[in-house]
Amino acid sequence: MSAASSRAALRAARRIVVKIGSSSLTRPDGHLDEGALRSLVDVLAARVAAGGQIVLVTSGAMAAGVGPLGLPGRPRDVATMQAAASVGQGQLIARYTEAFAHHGLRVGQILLTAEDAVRRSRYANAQRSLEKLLALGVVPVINENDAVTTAELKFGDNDRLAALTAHLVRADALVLLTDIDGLYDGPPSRPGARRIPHVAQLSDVADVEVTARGSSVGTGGMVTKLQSVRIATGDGIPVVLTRASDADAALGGEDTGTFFATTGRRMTARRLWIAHAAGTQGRIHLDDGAVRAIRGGRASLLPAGVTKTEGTFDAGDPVEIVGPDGVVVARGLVAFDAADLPALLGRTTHALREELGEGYDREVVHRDDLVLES
Ligand SMILES: Nc1ncnc2c1ncn2[C@@H]1O[C@H](COP(=O)(O)OP(=O)(O)O)[C@@H](O)[C@H]1O
Ligand SMILES: N[C@@H](CCC(=O)OP(=O)(O)O)C(=O)O
Repeated sequence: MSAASSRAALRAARRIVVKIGSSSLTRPDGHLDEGALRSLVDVLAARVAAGGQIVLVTSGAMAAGVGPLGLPGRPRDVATMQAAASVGQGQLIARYTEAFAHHGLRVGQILLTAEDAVRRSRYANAQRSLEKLLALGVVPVINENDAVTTAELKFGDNDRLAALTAHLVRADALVLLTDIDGLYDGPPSRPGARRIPHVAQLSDVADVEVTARGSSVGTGGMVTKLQSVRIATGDGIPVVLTRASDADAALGGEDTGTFFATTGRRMTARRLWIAHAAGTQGRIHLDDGAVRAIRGGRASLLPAGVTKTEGTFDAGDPVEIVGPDGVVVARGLVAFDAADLPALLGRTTHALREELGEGYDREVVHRDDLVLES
């Protein structure tokens, strides 16, 4: 077994992204669980002392703002959610600063939006800043910039943010810490449900029932964790998912939680963005011949193979590309506005050039802008 397909990867990893969920950091009364936070920091600091580099992605800002603001529970309206996240983020970073200082370590806060992690023009900034912090021996502490991000620019869940961060820093491993000791073969509340210790590829657990409903303070439940696993393992980064109190064992490569082996090799940030991070704006339907050509992996999508489009998109927007059976075969960046496409569909590039002139004979989605569904 290669290192990336076994837990030896965790022991060998130099640079690790660790993500902890709200439920593991906050108490039911809406205040931070300082004991849990300190226990995590003890484990992470020990890894740094042993020569490792840790990037911490932490949730809990909103949950930790509930108590200090005297709110009755998790807010539902956007403005109060933002206010709670703003107050809670201050609490979080203060506690991490104190806890790491006990080990002689400094932390640097980075609040990201989806754009910062994936847009070419933006991720270089985040990357540079993270690299410098790590070179200085600082522990970067990352969360989403909840107080200001609008719905369109939001990840919404830190599980996927952690996977994209792992890509950004070229992490050797990703550890997702939550309130349950791994992926179960069914809803954990169901009698007889058992932990799955090792997943060689996500298709092996495609039948496992997972819910998006997690703890009362968490976002996305197991669904977003598996999305995160898909991004990371497809990008060549192995993942362990386990309970926060088992962080030490997970980092030590022990049999705790669920280990997800890598399934792909590192992608470019651009392809990662097309494949996973972009919210698609519409759909492009293909005939069978075009599906075969796209699946072959080398072809661009030409107007001749497109049967219809759905949605309102502009040139450059991410779209889903679907076959005649409605199954999504790829995602890509479309080269035309939705309004311009109907006149071109089903026509050869030669005919389009003859009738409409240069510029109309281009690909609907260029192969460099197209990523097949895995
Ligand atoms: N098949 C499954 N295996 C394990 N946990 C599951 C499964 N399906 C749903 N879950 C739920 O996902 C929850 C974790 O998600 P969440 O509350 O969002 O955590 P966090 O705050 O750590 O991100 C668990 O408490 C569990 O109830
Ligand atoms: N950025 C949000 C966390 C969002 C989130 O994904 O929460 P969780 O499911 O607990 O990891 C916050 O700090 O409140």
